[in-house]
Amino acid sequence: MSTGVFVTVDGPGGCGKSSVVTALDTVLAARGHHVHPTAEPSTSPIGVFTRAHADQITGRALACLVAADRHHHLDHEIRPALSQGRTVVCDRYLASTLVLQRLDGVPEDYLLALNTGIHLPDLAVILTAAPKTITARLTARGAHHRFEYDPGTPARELTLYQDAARTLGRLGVRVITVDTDHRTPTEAARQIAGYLPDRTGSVGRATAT
Ligand SMILES: Nc1ncnc2c1ncn2[C@@H]1O[C@H](COP(=O)(O)OP(=O)(O)OP(=O)(O)O)[C@@H](O)[C@H]1O
Ligand SMILES: Cc1cn([C@H]2C[C@H](O)[C@@H](COP(=O)(O)O)O2)c(=O)[nH]c1=O
Repeated sequence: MSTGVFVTVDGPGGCGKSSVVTALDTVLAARGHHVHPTAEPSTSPIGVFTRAHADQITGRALACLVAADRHHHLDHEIRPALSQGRTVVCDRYLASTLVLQRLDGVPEDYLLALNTGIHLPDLAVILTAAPKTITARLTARGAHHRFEYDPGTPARELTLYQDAARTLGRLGVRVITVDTDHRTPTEAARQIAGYLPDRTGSVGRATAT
């Protein structure tokens, strides 16, 4: 039985997901959560392969790899952590698939079929910022992969994330959108934590490892 909380954080490349996830882990830990931070692609062999080749493998093939990594990630890392009462915070999940793979031209119904049976998040966070803010952050930090090379992509991603939020909502997922313009990662993290239970003082929720 799952007793933990599953939180996913998605948003356009360079909008600040990793920064917010790091801050959220700290904020939630201070509120009594036993946090299990993770990310997709995962650190499993499928995830490592996917991340290493996502610039060369495109379309349905990349969609299949990402989905295979997700099913493996769930079986071997996420569900076990949830069953120990952990709060799993995942940097990228289904919403990223519904955006990045659609940028590659893959239809949404195909993506949802590949993801049949996945554990849906208790809270799906979509980070946003103005396209010019995202472009400035990407320029300052540098692009990590092909989805971040084209200056027109942040605006397209923002539109597709709105579609993804509606799709997740239809699936019964609680979705919140958090604007990271003029907010530090810690401020964004505090806003997200406000949607989760405060576990300070709760006893025996997680199994120590
Ligand atoms: N709230 C913020 N205010 C100002 N700068 C930020 C903020 N959040 C992140 N940054 C900066 O923007 C850049 C991109 O942030 P980060 O790497 O966290 O984004 P990301 O969405 O995880 O990127 P990717 O999708 O490529 O993994 C980094 O240089 C980071 O320091
Ligand atoms: C979860 C997920 C990932 N990808 C691809 C896109 C990038 O090549 C990497 C993620 O790198 P980042 O540093 O976290 O931005 O994985 C994808 O195509 N679809 C997905 O659902």
